Amino acid sequence: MRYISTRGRAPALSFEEVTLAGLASDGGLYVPESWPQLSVETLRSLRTASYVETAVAVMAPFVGDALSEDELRDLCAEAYGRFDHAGVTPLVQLDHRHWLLELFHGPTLAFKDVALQLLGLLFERFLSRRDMHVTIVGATSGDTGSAAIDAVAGREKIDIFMLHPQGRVSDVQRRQMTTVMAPNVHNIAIDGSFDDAQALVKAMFNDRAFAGRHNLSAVNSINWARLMAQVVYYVYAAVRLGAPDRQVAFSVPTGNFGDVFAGYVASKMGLPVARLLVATNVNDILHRALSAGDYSVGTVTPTVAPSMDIQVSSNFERLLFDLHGRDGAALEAAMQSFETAKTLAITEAQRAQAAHLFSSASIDEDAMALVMRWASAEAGQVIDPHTAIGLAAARLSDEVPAEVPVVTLATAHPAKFRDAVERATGIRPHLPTRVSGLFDREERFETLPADLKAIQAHIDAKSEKR
Ligand SMILES: Cc1ncc(COP(=O)(O)O)c(C=O)c1O
Ligand SMILES: N[C@@H](CCOP(=O)(O)O)C(=O)O
Repeated sequence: MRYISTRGRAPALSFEEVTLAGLASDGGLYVPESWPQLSVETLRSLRTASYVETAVAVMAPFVGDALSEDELRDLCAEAYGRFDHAGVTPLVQLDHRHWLLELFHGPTLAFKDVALQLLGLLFERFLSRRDMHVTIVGATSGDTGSAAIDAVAGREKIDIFMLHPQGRVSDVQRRQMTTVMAPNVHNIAIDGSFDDAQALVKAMFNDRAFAGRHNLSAVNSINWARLMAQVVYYVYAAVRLGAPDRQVAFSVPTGNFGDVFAGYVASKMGLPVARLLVATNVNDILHRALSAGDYSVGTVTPTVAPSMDIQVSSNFERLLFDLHGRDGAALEAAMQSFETAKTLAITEAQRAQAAHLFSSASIDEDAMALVMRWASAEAGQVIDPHTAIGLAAARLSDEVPAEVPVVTLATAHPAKFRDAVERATGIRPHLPTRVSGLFDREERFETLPADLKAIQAHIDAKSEKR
């Protein structure tokens, strides 16, 4: 499989190259040049397959000859062996049509572990093959940072610099990052929003001299391998609910459009996805884009679902690439004008094309709290605020036929957001033992302004010392 940039000018890369590259050299994002297909027979055979076998079947065509099937299986077994549930991503039934897909059984209690535990191992394999060192720069609104740090802490050929918006992540999320004392882990709290952090990361990639000097790599969902690993759980869940002989809908709490884009990829591969519900909090740029064609950046409002406090959704560019007929030049022009004008026109034809699969909803804090109480009272499930936004959108939607099961992606363990959960439900979730002790440990991070030069100088200085 070869990978091409959404902006059409960067060279096509192999899977190994694209995993190490992060952002394309023309500022675009890499996507596969075609969508591999999962046949009806393959999907039926996966109904009884383990998570690891499902992962191999879904990912092998994307990985190509970068790894043999046995090597891929071994890496998946190692990555998913670290999850505390035998099913890795179990389904939980809420009522006659609503299900939760629990994605938080990994080491840092959020869905990011599913991809990042594997990505850490892929990095290690590819870097030792090349005897090469990389510097990962990442931006997080809380969960990517902790999952990425857990996946790469102590790895010799990697340094990681993780930017988070100061004061805008939960205390558990922050401590999961800042209490890791491995010498290759460098946390930076920036004075700004997640969007500022993400823009700084992209600017570092676009500074070719800086990117070359440090061999920059990415762990955010700009990295294709992240999304590839997330496709697996859509397939794993859908076949258990009857696919390919029955359609399934998914409701996805959305910020950077990575998780829901993985659902789009699953559908492109032949999974019968009836609908993808894009659920946002009040930071609703994606809802406005999909429902009214209005993709214009507003100010970020801090909410109790902080991981979704995002306006500029990186992976929306990947969908826009398809909506522009995979015309890289046309998309590059559109993205350049978006970068300056902070607004991008989505034509009615493009919006209608997206609407074949995507619906959207913006959920405010009252609706979120209401559904948290419903899940607890009616189904005995304590859910986190992000999951609640997905579930509220699922329960409000009238666009999914009644006979189609609706799976809400449960993207984080409620204990990561225990203050918000307690406020909404009166229940304070316990921290699972795998993260206990978090509040007894020392924290280490730098605080810097959201300024490219200051952050680059910090990375230069730290790298010099290492
Ligand atoms: C708990 C949680 N839910 C949902 C999301 C949104 O996912 P995405 O950014 O892939 O749309 C995030 C952050 O990415 C998250 O951490
Ligand atoms: N919500 C994310 C934001 C970064 O998204 P990513 O999927 O691009 O890594 C987070 O928790 O950090």
